[in-house]
Amino acid sequence: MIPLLHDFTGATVLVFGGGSVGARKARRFAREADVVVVSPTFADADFGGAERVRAAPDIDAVEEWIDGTDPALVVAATDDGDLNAAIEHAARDAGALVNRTDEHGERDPESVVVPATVRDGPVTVAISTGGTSPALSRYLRQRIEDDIDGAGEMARLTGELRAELQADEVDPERRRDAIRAVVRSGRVWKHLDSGRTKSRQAAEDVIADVTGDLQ
Ligand SMILES: C[C@@]1(CC(=O)O)c2cc3[nH]c(cc4nc(cc5[nH]c(cc(n2)[C@H]1CCC(=O)O)[C@@](C)(CC(=O)O)[C@@H]5CCC(=O)O)C(CC(=O)O)=C4CCC(=O)O)c(CCC(=O)O)c3CC(=O)O
Ligand SMILES: NC(=O)C1=CN([C@@H]2O[C@H](COP(=O)(O)OP(=O)(O)OC[C@H]3O[C@@H](n4cnc5c(N)ncnc54)[C@H](O)[C@@H]3O)[C@@H](O)[C@H]2O)C=CC1
Repeated sequence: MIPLLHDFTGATVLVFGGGSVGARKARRFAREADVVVVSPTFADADFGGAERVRAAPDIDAVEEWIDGTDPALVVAATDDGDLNAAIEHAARDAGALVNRTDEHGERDPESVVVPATVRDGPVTVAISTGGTSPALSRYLRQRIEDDIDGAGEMARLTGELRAELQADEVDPERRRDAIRAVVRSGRVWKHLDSGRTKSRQAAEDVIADVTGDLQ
């Protein structure tokens, strides 16, 4: 299994099952997608603002729900294994991705696993155990959370600097060395908390050291 980032903006995610797992997946995708959760009952949980539809489709009705919502991803999170299997098949027939929440290990094509995720601004770290041990993914996510503190601001700063170096037509090798030096600079990391002017100045000093005076 190979991780990729998928932009769900404007896409629909259809979740079957309104238990705690359906709620967690709904919250996850609702930050970007339009999420619809179909279930006869809903847990007392945060569904991330997803639309909730009270219904209990049987195996034969699953296809109709998928056709009616045209989802990019279908999540099978009911407590009925046969129904989840039917949801997986119908999603694949419709050309949608599918997330089986009641299975572990390797997947069939188009069947995706949801990783544990840590975010800081545009920076995303996704952890998966290849579907082997979700509890370990969760634990590693908790450990990594503090380590990436500031990474979002570092991404913003270096994104800005590399655009400027490109605009100044600094040759690609020197540009690469300069940006690499900034992301490795303890001084820049330290100043990320003290505001944009200070961190930017620290980064410019690092770049000047690497490239000779660019200014
Ligand atoms: C294969 C996968 C499919 C998928 O859902 O995509 C899957 C499957 C299953 N999970 C089960 C159980 C648990 N899942 C969690 C937690 C998370 N599960 C997530 C993902 C995945 N779970 C995918 C693999 C990811 C990978 O590659 O590592 C996370 C990372 C992401 C998310 O869901 O948002 C999220 C942590 C988020 C976070 O905290 O950051 C906990 C921990 C807890 O609750 O404390 C437990 C209880 C402990 C345990 O059993 O391990 C069961 C057994 C159910 C049963 O026994 O009935 C199955 C089915 C089976 O194993 O057959
Ligand atoms: N992937 C993961 O992270 C985890 C997966 N699981 C697995 O996920 C599944 C769901 O777990 P929970 O949310 O804890 O179970 P749950 O029993 O709390 O929720 C199941 C939901 O499915 C709904 N449902 C039943 N028939 C339905 C139908 N015909 N159509 C739509 N919805 C229907 C129920 O009303 C209920 O809301 C289980 O199979 C469990 O083994 C459990 C823990 C973690």
